[in-house]
Amino acid sequence: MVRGLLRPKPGIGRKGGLQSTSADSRLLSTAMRDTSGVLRSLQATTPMKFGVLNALPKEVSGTHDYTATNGAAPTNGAAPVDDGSLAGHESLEALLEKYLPEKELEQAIRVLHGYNQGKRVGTLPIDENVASTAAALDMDLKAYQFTAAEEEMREPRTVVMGLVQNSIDVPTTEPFKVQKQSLIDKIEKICDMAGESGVQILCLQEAWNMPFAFCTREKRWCEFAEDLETGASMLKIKELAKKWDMVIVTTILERDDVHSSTVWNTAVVVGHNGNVIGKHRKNHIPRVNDFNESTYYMEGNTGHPVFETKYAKIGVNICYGRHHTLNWMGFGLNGAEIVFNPSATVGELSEPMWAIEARNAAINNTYFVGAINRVGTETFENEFTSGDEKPAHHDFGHFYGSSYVASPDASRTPALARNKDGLMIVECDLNIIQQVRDRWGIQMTGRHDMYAKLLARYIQHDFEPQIIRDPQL
Ligand SMILES: NC(=O)NCCC(=O)O
Repeated sequence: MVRGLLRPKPGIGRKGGLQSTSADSRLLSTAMRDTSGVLRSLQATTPMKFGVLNALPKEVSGTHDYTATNGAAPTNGAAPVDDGSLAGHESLEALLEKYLPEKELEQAIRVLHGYNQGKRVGTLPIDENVASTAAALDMDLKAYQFTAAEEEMREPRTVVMGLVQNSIDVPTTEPFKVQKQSLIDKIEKICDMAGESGVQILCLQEAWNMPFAFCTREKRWCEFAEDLETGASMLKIKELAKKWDMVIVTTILERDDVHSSTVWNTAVVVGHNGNVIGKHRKNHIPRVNDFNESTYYMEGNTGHPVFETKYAKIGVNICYGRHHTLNWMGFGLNGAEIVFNPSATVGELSEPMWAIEARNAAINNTYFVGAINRVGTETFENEFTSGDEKPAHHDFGHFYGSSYVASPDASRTPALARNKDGLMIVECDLNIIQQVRDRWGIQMTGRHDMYAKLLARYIQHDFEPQIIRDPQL
């Protein structure tokens, strides 16, 4: 029996198995009966607890992003909602479920999310203790399963991954030590929930151990950078990885003392023994809206490493790198089976892209993608501008969560909530990667030689685009 997931699973040699006991079993059995892919019973209706919407006095915390209306508050119902929901719904799926009749909903989900092995991506039961912890923390907790076809020559190769999205808990005006410790404490609880649930590879969001303060351009936030062996959050993550026999991907600011105290945005892969397997530094640094990250760190210099862990070969494409097709391809060429995309992005900027990009990468590269986004609205004491002609403001806009997993067969899970901390547990059979490759042949038919030649020409300063002009123009 696999720890946490209430049924036997082939291919994963983990011990444990927790029993359902308390009043929450009613909730749990409702969730287990729910074939919609959403554990409805775990979706609390209380307002967001960790969103720090009120972290600063009202006069300081005004929300701001009225880009679409050139600075005026929208009057068409599209104004930002203070609780971070979609007009009162925690996700697009929750909204569709509320208004679509069953038959129509099925068709909408089939087209929007795709089918895995001929049906909707299945749900998995969740350990009762974990479910009640999630309810107590007002967290969104969802569990899904991607299956593959049975094969004659190979056993299934199931892996359980976990995605974590989290908000900050204390105002950004609190002492740095207090801010950081509050996040370490929160993530410890969530890692324990993941460990109890049998998660084998867990990925945290980008810069989870600090506010996403890069909008401010204030250099004092560099203090959150850590040494990858001895930093406070690294020590905790290493302890938790060992405790739960779990690989943990933690994306934080790295302080590189070997190279003159340089700061990097770095994903560290910590192995199941609590050892640092390796790191990947963010390849693409945004220069858009309030994402003033280039003030703090440079483009990474670690290429596209794939980390061979106890459970799977994984890569990490950090946030803005998801807009770069070849960045995704790099991890694929190096043999990744799962690529995580720990992110921090806001609704006004990228929400229409979010559901597409990770999925497109999973299809193009025939691997699983775990897309993780920060959640909550973070406000800062000193107002800032970003040279975009918007009035000075104190907040970044709403980080919309909505983390999900995309499969190489073009199906995906529903999203975690847009306005709550969340843990998503996803079991997948990695055999589907080869099955999809055999069927679709996307890698086999790639014209890498042709692309390589084009790129070799393109990077020359005197590159001439291959344009064939209509001679009649
Ligand atoms: N963290 C980060 O790179 N955000 C950039 C904005 C985006 O890519 O949506």
